[in-house]
Amino acid sequence: MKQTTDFLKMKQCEEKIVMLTAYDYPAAKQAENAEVDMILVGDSLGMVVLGYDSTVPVTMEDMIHHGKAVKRGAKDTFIVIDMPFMSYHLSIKDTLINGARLIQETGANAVKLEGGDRVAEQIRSLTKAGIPVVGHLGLTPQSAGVLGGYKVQGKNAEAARKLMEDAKECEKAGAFAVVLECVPKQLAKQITKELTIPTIGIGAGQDTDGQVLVYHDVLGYGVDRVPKFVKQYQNLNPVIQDSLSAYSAEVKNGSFPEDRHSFTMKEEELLSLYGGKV
Ligand SMILES: Nc1nc(=O)c2c([nH]1)NC[C@@H]1CN(c3ccc(C(=O)N[C@@H](CCC(=O)O)C(=O)O)cc3)CN21
Ligand SMILES: CC(C)C(=O)C(=O)O
Ligand SMILES: [Mg+2]
Repeated sequence: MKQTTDFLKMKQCEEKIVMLTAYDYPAAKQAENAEVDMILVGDSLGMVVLGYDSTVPVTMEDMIHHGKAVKRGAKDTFIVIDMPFMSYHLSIKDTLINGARLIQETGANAVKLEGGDRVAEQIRSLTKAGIPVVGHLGLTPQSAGVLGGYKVQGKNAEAARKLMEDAKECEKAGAFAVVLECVPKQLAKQITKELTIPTIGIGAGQDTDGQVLVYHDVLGYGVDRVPKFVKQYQNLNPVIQDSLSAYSAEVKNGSFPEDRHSFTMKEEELLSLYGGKV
């Protein structure tokens, strides 16, 4: 399995880092088979598989439940797990307790938390305690309420300067990588150039050190609208919908199950059971 230092080497060698989310056992197994470098147990699971309209309702218990399933499917892939809303804001003590639970109870290798300067102390404390940390800047969905929705960040010079400072804060605080979500490609390129640690982009252009996408978005498997930055490599939803509708219709009209889907008893057993009265 890769280590945090391997990701730094990949940046230095200009070898792209592939990250994909997974929320359950089969997805994790498929991600591992696809040789992704890192799996993210993202709190996006709240929206994608739990049906909430933001990531805010996601709890520590939700993350641990899904994280354990992912680890069972991908024992040999580096796993990053999101710290959910408010699990790293109350105090450093709470941050450490929650970070430790995510790592110890799921077997994940690192935690990710949203914010730069405002969470530098948390990044420092987790790292000092031995928990590898990934930063997350730009569109930080847990603060969409404050940002005014899911909007591209760092579009003007002042916001871009602040984002660059936040990225440097993450690095200084000890993060071993940083996710850049929905930032202009020119800014993502510049941040990537000025940081020593790798950047992983989502809606941040071609010049980051790696890319991350949501599993269901890649497969066209989700049931909601996908953001502009997504490339859908498949359109599974209609395939699944048609298959389920066919199953439903066949049970209703009696064409499923067929004989080949059934089990039989030997004639002599039937005779002794019913005494030949069948
Ligand atoms: N399925 C899914 N994929 C994701 O990538 C994802 C989630 N869910 N949930 C958690 C966050 C939320 N994300 C989002 C959600 C919406 C947009 C969005 O609608 N963006 C607009 C851009 C708006 C602008 O121009 O400022 C878009 O058109 O893509 C972006 C990121 C990314 N994450
Ligand atoms: C979109 C990625 C970066 C994420 O944080 C998530 O899936 O929760
Ligand atoms: Mg997230």
